[in-house]
Amino acid sequence: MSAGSITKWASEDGRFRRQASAFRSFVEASPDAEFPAAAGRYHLYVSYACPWAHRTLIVRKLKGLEGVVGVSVVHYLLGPEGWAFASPSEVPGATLDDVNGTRLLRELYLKADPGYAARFTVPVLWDKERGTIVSNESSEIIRMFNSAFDAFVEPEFRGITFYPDDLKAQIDEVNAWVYDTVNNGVYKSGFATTQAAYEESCRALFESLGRIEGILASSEFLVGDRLTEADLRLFTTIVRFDPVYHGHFKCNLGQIATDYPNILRWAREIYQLPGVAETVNMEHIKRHYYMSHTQINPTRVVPLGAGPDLAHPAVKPAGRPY
Ligand SMILES: N[C@@H](CCC(=O)N[C@@H](CS)C(=O)NCC(=O)O)C(=O)O
Repeated sequence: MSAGSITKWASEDGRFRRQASAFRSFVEASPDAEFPAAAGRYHLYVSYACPWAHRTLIVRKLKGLEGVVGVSVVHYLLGPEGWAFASPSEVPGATLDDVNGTRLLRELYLKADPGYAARFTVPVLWDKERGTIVSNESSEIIRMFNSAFDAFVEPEFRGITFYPDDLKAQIDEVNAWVYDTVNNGVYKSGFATTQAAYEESCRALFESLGRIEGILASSEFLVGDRLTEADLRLFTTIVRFDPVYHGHFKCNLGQIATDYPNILRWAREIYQLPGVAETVNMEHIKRHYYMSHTQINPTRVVPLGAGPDLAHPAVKPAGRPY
């Protein structure tokens, strides 16, 4: 991919289309698997800015995998060379690549496949033993974290599942429309280069937010009154909504803080789960979007607002059935 194409997000017809991930293997619990689960063997590369990478960080925390799967964090800026590593003294929160010693994320992709010619995205799950990428698809990395490593976590984390058998069908159903209209919907709104493409995505996004607000008015979580991956996948978009998507991506038919009290209550509950708050780095989030997408924000000025205070107690409205 040429350096210039890094800022060309929309297709010729003005619509943003997210490419399919290329590395789609799975770490599995079985010792005979192609990529067997083990402590210390796999390494996660993320950006704190990226909502897809953010999912993997949250599940890593909630499943107690911190001592089992290491993490490296890129610089918040997505520049002409793609994601780059930086020392924490240069960029607080970022890290160098202590596992492979690379300067740029793209070097990992080319190590894994010298002929790789697609986008160099985070997250990346790296196998240190075979020196290759297991997966660059966040929805599948969270499934691996959910179940494959149970033999290596502390007892209290074993058996915790965000994708329980009895709710799989419902979770898949919610994930499908939330992905298309919300997680990816904000990008389709923000990267659209025609009025029609923007309006279509923005309206579908707010229709879905209304639907979610309705679900959360009578249920504590999105599916089956239990915290599932459907919640965690939505949460990373909601955290970014008011401070970034509302302004930068023109998703401005409403705001979480003022127009969606049930979504706000739910977001606070998730934010306040042990370990989740430390996965939210609002400086990386804001600077990434406002400073990387110069076709949208040429001045690179970063707005002051950081969205609603998610550390505030989650107030459950009186008379709710949950
Ligand atoms: N399908 C991927 C999407 C990941 C993705 O699009 N990541 C973005 C950051 S939010 C990225 O790294 N983009 C860099 C680029 O496209 O050059 C997943 O969910 O893991």
